[in-house]
Amino acid sequence: MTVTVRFAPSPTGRIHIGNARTALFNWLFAMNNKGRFIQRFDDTDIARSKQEFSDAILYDLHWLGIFPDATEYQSRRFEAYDEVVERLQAAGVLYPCYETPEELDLRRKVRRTRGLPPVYGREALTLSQQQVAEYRSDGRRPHWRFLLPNFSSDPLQPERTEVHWNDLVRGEETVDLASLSDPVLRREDGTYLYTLPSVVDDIEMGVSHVIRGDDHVTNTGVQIALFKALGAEPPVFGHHNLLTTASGEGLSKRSGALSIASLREDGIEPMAVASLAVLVGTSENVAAMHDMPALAERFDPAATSKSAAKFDPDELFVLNRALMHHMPFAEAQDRLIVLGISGDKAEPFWLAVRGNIDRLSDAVAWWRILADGPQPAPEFSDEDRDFLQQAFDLLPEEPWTGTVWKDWTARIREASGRKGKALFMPLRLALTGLASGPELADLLPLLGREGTLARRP
Ligand SMILES: Nc1ncnc2c1ncn2[C@@H]1O[C@H](COP(=O)(O)OP(=O)(O)OP(=O)(O)O)[C@@H](O)[C@H]1O
Repeated sequence: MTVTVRFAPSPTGRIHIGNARTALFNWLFAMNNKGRFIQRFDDTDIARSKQEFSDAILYDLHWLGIFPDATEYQSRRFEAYDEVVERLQAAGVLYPCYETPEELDLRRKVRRTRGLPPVYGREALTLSQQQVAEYRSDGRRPHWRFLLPNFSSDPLQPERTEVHWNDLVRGEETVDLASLSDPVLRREDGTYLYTLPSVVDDIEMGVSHVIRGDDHVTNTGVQIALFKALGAEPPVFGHHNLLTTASGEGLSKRSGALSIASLREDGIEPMAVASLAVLVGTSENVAAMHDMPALAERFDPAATSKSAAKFDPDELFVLNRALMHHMPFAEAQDRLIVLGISGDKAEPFWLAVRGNIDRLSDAVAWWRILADGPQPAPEFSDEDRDFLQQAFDLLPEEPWTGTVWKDWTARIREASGRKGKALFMPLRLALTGLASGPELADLLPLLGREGTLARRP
């Protein structure tokens, strides 16, 4: 059996880091099992779904390193759903209801006061033909509920109230259908809620594993019942924990918080985002993985914790720095060219600065310092100024060898008697204008003798 997974967001906004976790869990699971990944847009809510959001979600997924094998849109598949509705109606497990939301609300209150669970009491099943005719002549149109197989009053089949599955992430799971209302699958206006299109597509698209957030655990109980009502074998399910903001708030596409687009704009590398999105809230150590195959090796759905995990963007910078630190020039080269960093010096420059930047675009500031000198020009005490005059007089003639920094500072030490910070800090400030940064031994050859002397205060 080919492993087939899907990521099924509603295109109602830009995806956030939590959605990315779901997409990546599916992508890595497919990678590890040589499977297929279907990108499926849950755009049945025509009013809120927008093509521009579907396009933006695909863009964000590509940026993260996810390349779907197929892309599907539920809004183009209504005929398939209509057919299944007819089958369920014919089987007597999809029944019409005429209650208004206010009537349902009132019933729930009554049930609560009687100490009954506030679930739908299936009153629609007992309507007389005359009542139905009256509703219809009043202009009411039915919404349709799925008759859950939760006949808890049947002493011979008590197990029918419970749905069990072995969750890829959470292990043995049970949902008791007796505690749920028969779900509405289709609204009065003929539009579909999430439950039915998702099941129909999973069957028709051969989805073998459904991996999604644990906000769907109860849905899974209902959907397994629906798979069975349609005579289909349910897929394997896995529900991972949800991510929250660092202060514990939930995420939503509509709020835009922690969107993949905003992280990209902040200059974070895709593999820093992917590594944290996948490894946070698991028993694995959080570290920046260099590429998707390396992350796939670290990925184990069963290592995921059951409680929500906080996503702290500050951690992204730590991972980003680690990626920068080890990024080979060949990988950075094209992006550096776009930033105006090219020529013979680009490679030694990159190797000199990569250990001192948070994100790739920070290299530009260092390139400018080397090209144009410190801005603004640093200020020195009279004592340091005298020291620097003496030091610059001792700069070796060219051609320079690989030991020029060592040779120069040895001469300065001997002539001035200064050592340690008293020797290095004025030199660093004179050459770069900053109190910290890349090794001066690496920067000096990039400046050359002329460039170095131009920094004499
Ligand atoms: N905070 C989260 N952490 C992890 N996964 C999440 C989170 N929020 C949603 N998901 C998962 O993302 C997938 C797509 O879900 P969906 O499109 O409903 O996103 P949403 O952000 O919950 O929705 P919206 O904000 O549009 O209501 C689902 O599998 C869902 O479980």
